[in-house]
Amino acid sequence: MTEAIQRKLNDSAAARWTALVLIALAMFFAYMFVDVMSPLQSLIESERGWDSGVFGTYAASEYILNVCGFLILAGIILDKCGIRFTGILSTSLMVIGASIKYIGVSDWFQATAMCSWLDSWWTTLPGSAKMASFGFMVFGCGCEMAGITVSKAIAKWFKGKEMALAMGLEMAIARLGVFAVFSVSPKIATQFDNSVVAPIAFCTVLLIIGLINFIVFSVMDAKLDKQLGEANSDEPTEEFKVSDLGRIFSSKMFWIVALLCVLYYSAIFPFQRYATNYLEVTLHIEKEAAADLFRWFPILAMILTPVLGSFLDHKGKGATMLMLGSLIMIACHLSFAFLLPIYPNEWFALLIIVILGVSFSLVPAALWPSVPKIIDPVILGSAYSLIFWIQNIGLCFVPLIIGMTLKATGGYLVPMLIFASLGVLALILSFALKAFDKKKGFGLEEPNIKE
Ligand SMILES: NCCCC[C@H](NC(=O)[C@@H](N)CCCCN)C(=O)O
Repeated sequence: MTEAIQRKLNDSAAARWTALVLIALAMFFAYMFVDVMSPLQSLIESERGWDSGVFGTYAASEYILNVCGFLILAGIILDKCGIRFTGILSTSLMVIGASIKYIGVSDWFQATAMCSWLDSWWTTLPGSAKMASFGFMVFGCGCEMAGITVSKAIAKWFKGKEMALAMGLEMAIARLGVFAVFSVSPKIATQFDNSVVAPIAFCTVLLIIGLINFIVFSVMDAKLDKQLGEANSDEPTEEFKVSDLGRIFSSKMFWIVALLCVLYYSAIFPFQRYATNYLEVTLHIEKEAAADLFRWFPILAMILTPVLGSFLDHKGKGATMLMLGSLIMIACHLSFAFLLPIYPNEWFALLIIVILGVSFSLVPAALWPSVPKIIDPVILGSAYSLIFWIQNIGLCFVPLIIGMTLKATGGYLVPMLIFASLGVLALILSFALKAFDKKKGFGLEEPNIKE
């Protein structure tokens, strides 16, 4: 009887996995929106006159406000106002940003006075790109804010339970979103008379469903707090202090993890943005065929990430997984740079893409659940937001650099070498991480669940 009274909502496997599905689906739709334009690069170039430089600026815009400090503010909001408020705020921001972007690329907007005005300054960037980039900026704030909120929510709901598996599954569902959008975006565009507007409209509607999901999750979360006997526990237990930022920044381990994160992810997400076009020009195939090939990249990551998360929960070896993942990524980008142009074969391309997917499982599965091992739980939300912030600096500038390099060199050799170099630096840091962990005993190689 006493046990029944003490049983909390997250002690029920069904309830906590339902909570995970709700918030993970919101991220699924968010990741779909992030890459909705990635397979349409050549179409937006012919439709709206966006060259690769413009596309790079647009891609970077997602992160600009975050880099300018919004993510730090997001961490403070999360720590001060809690998961429910921040979750609903962030998913709402995504809907608003997506709607602005939809307007920016719409046929209607191109004929407006505002578009003409936007066209009249910084003339290398068309009015449609300026408006879409502004929307993507707002969306990016919501998306990253939702990312840290989801991490904190999983840490709360899965504390002492299958945390790495849950984080792995959340990322797996997000990867499925990338697969889905690479599959449907070109098809929706073709279906609607080669329109870039239709896929964006479709994904905007999905984001509204994501917002509803977060509202439903908030109801569950409020119930959990009530059971915990902490009616106001969506309020943080500790007030956020600026000195907490100092504590995080002065941790050497934090810096190794944050730098490894920015270097690794800068060679993945910006690459993803250009991959369809790279395959189109390297294999001389249509955008649909290129997107069909590339969509397998997140699929393998989707299958392997939770498996590796579970492995980490039970066996450990987090630092080794980070090293292996970085090494595989270097090999893949070098193959894209040198081998695929010599042997332009779709099966060979698929092989490299799939192997890169293995790397993209190893690193995220090990990286995110390692953060609670090196950071005090009371400042975990701020730590995640600071790692995201540093990561976003790379995600913002690397697409710009890639776009400019592409424009200057007219080919993908140098961009691929840039990605490979980022991998080399990530590999060096993963060695440093393992050595430092061995010295200080953070337990990165230890399992999360002691059996
Ligand atoms: N609960 C989220 C864990 C992080 C997952 C990670 N995402 C990021 O690092 C984002 N900051 C960047 C997302 C880029 C697309 N907007 C991941 O592996 O996806």
